[in-house]
Amino acid sequence: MSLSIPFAQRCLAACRNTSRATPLGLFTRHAATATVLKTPPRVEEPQVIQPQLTKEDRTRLGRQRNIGVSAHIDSGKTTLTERILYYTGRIRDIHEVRGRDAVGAKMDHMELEREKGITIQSAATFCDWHGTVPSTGEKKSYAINIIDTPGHVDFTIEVERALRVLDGAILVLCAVAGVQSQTTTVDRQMRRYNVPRISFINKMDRPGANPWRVIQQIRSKLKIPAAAVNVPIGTEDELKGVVDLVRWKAVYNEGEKGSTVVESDEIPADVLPLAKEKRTELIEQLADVDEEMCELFLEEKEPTVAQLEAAIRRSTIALKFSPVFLGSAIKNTAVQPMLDGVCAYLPNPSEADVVAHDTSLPMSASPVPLTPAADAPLVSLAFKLEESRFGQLTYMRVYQGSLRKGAYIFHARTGKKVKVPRLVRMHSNEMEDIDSIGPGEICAIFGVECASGDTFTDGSTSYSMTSMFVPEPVISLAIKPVGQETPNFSRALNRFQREDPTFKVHVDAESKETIISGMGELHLEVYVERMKREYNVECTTGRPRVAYRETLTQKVEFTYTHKKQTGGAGQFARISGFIEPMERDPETGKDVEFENVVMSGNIPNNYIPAIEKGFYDALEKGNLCGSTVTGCRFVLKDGSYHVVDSSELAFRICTVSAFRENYAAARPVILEPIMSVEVIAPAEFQSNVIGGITARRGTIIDSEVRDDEFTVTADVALNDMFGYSSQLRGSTQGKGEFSMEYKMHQPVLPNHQKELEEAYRKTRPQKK
Ligand SMILES: Nc1nc2c(ncn2[C@@H]2O[C@H](COP(=O)(O)OP(=O)(O)OP(=O)(O)O)[C@@H](O)[C@H]2O)c(=O)[nH]1
Repeated sequence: MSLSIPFAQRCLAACRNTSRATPLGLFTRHAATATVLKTPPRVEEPQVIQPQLTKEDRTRLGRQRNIGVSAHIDSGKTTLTERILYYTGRIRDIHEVRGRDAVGAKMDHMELEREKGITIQSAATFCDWHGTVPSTGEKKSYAINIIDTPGHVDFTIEVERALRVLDGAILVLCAVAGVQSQTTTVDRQMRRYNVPRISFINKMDRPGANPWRVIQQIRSKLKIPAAAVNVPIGTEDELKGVVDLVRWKAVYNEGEKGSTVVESDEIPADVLPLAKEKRTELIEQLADVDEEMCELFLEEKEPTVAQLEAAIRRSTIALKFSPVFLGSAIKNTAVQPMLDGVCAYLPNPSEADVVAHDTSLPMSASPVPLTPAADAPLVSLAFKLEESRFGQLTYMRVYQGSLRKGAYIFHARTGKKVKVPRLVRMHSNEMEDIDSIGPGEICAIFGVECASGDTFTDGSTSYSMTSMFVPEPVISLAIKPVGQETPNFSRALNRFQREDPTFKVHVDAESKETIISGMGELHLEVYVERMKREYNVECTTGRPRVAYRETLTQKVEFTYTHKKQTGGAGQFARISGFIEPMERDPETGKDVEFENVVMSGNIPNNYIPAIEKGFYDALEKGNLCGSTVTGCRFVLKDGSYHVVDSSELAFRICTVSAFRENYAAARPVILEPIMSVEVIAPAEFQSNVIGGITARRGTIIDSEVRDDEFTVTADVALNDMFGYSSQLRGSTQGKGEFSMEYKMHQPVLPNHQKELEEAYRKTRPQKK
């Protein structure tokens, strides 16, 4: 391999400069916090004595991996997970997604998932893998917890919660379609929680498979340095195995369902030139991000297998690089080398950077790093709830300390003490009872009341972990049971809401209808179907309505007095300040804020929380179309009170009225959700598809034609997307596919705003 000195010098400079601010490393593991801190007061921080890892901890953690499998819809996550479970001996046979054997893949255990052939809920399992250590070629035993997540953006919360608690991930891509819209979404989610990833280019058996183009897209679209660590042997139908570029071996799958891995030092002559070229590329990419590899370059030395392995591991864990594996899950080819890669390159729980907040200290205090030592004080996070035959099942990730059956744990938010009556490890929908579980592990417990995202401790610390990011619903519909309403109707809705923070239910004050809201039509459809199947409640639904929002476009100063004298005690409150537009914080998602700058006690401190509450009350319903008001800062500057007539209630009412009265002057507008839509179809239908999108007022963002297929990405208002699937089917002879995900809210057109305002006015009681 030859490398020019200027290139090597550039590498050295680049990796020195990026050693902290890596392309992915700009986020912190606790980035999803919902609170924005403002000019934090300086606090004396107590010295925290960090628990230490023992030798046993290190040995146990060294063989532990917690990984997720994430990707765009239909990339083959479930098919791949099924192989992983088979090769690790966790299941005795392979069943396919939508398989003809009517069994279905292990991880898609819901009846609805098996019927639709999609993953709706994430499923957790664990397995043991005797992996090959690249540098020594020896076998080592690893314990892997795996979470298979849905690809549909409608079920995105499942991906959020999985990534929140995982240490590493396999990003699956299709060898033909490459980086797709939801690949970008899961990539963003992985960044949010600082999850290192290896990439697996699946479907290498498909005609038109081109992994090199996909790797280019990973670099350009996902902006992560990436390089292949495998090269395929054979193409499409003839795919036989891969060349392992790190160990320089040919690896073939033989025997029943590819379960026998045969290795050879002889690289097939027809693959040799490509393998050499791609190995050089791998080293070059690593030199760009890893200092040690770069220095080897400067010295023009060939790295050893151990050096190469260490550089891939270091840079993957540092979120600077993604090693790319290739294979075909369906053809049982090259899944085992990828599993070796999971063990070799993804972090163990002690290498993941995890922190908690000490709630006994001010919010501005530095977070406390957690140490996965077995005898440290317990800190665990409930990341998913599920109703089961035996009551509420709570999935937990133990970060520090150990969790034992029969022990008492403390709910960090409520301080409530609860006993752990039953502890299990999950294998999809099956459970295995266990007595205790150590740090870095994933388990589930029964009989504990909590919400998803709650922290549990052993009571000796006040640690609390930040929760996950919960996106706002974009669509809603009215729902009504057919016939008489039974208790099962509200029981089902309560359960779904508890389990899924993106599914919301409310009763509309004016129409008295029950409204369900969620992330998309499919999301709501699945819950309506589950009501029928699991609760025997058949429902009728209204027309889906997009989740409009309202926002201000102008700052308004105000002074408002609330005064009421009705016989007995009066009500008096006066406030002044301003409301103004506020931009969404890209990291926290926060776009409303209350700020108090009142000086000299003109409003006593005990009334300030009531004013803040009043502000949030007012945001619940804007005057234009009754939607939530977003993008608004409220600054309270001054006010006055009356010793007898002022009360918390008076200040709360005063704030709501002040907001409502000044709202119109802030020139509010109605916003609608805009979706990023991606359509893939055979090239001959390109003009039909583009015509269809333009007719729906879509803006084409990108389009790409490859071989005989094309992809087009466009921004389209969700309101204009109803009925698109049947239109696409019609215009592409059923051969087109599309996916969409929420991108942003944007002002509606003025005539549409007028219609919405008019319709809202009609639903409101007329003032006499
Ligand atoms: N040709 C080919 N097809 C594959 C391969 N892996 C999976 N498939 C097929 O792709 C389709 C989707 O596979 P799944 O495993 O359900 O994909 P998924 O990513 O889990 O899907 P969602 O969870 O619904 O997003 C199925 O029809 C599989 O049989 C592969 O390696 N090659």
